Amino acid sequence: MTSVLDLQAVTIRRGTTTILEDLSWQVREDERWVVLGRNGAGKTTLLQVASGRMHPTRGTATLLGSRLGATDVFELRPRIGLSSAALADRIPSGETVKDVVLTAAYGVTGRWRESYEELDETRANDLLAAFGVAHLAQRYFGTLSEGERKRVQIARSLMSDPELLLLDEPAAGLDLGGREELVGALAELARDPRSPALVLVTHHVEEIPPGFTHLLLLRGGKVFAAGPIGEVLTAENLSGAFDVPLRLEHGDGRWTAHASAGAASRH
Ligand SMILES: Nc1ncnc2c1ncn2[C@@H]1O[C@H](COP(=O)(O)OP(=O)(O)OP(=O)(O)O)[C@@H](O)[C@H]1O
Repeated sequence: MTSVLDLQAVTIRRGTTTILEDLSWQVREDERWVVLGRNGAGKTTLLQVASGRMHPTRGTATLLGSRLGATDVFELRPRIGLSSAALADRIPSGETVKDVVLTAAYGVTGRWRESYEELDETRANDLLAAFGVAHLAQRYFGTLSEGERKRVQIARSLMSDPELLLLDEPAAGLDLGGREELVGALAELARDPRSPALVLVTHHVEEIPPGFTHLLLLRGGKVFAAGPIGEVLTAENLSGAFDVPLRLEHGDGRWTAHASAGAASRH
């Protein structure tokens, strides 16, 4: 199975700060990865590299077979879907939900004189339906609830039929019902063999959808542990990555974690 993402000894430095250090990681096309780590561990920076938006200071990043630095990133970017709060903020609030999804076919936000094929319209409608937001197609993006926005954003990131889909904290800000609906939609995406390779960044094991196959634990910009989720997601690894003694439970394809009784606070 070919790698859609291949990072070799990637280091990212900004001034005197090392954000990612000597990080090696491969994602294959049939894999569904979760990236977990405490605040500041480097998760968002990692997605910036994985989406071709940031070049390594040292090391190599190969995305969809093309090495960053030796390839046209503008050709590459439509082939990699990214959904993040920062990108959502750039969506004009006066744009209709339908256009938010449609414009992704052209890698832009804000509808501006592009003409759309009927095929694009059908695909946008199908994606909105798949994420349970087809009834909102004519609403303005700015009038949606947080949960509705997240689902529209994921539909948007799938519009260009990417080979790799990166989701940065898609459940952040959702209430319990909204989170569970999103986890259900992502579980379906994970199960569908036609789906692209998936990478989901989160802080919470409760947000890991069933069907995700691999886990990367980041700590201080380095790989703390990585591999098949059943092997890597242990109380010991999680406690080490988050610097707090944690208990971990697993049932019905889902995980929960909480601090061990009497655990000292982390530093
Ligand atoms: N341009 C920059 N210059 C200096 N430090 C930076 C820069 N960008 C990010 N950092 C630092 O790098 C570290 C990793 O940031 P990043 O946003 O990747 O972490 P994260 O794991 O996504 O965090 P969170 O869970 O809080 O979203 C943080 O300590 C951050 O302050």
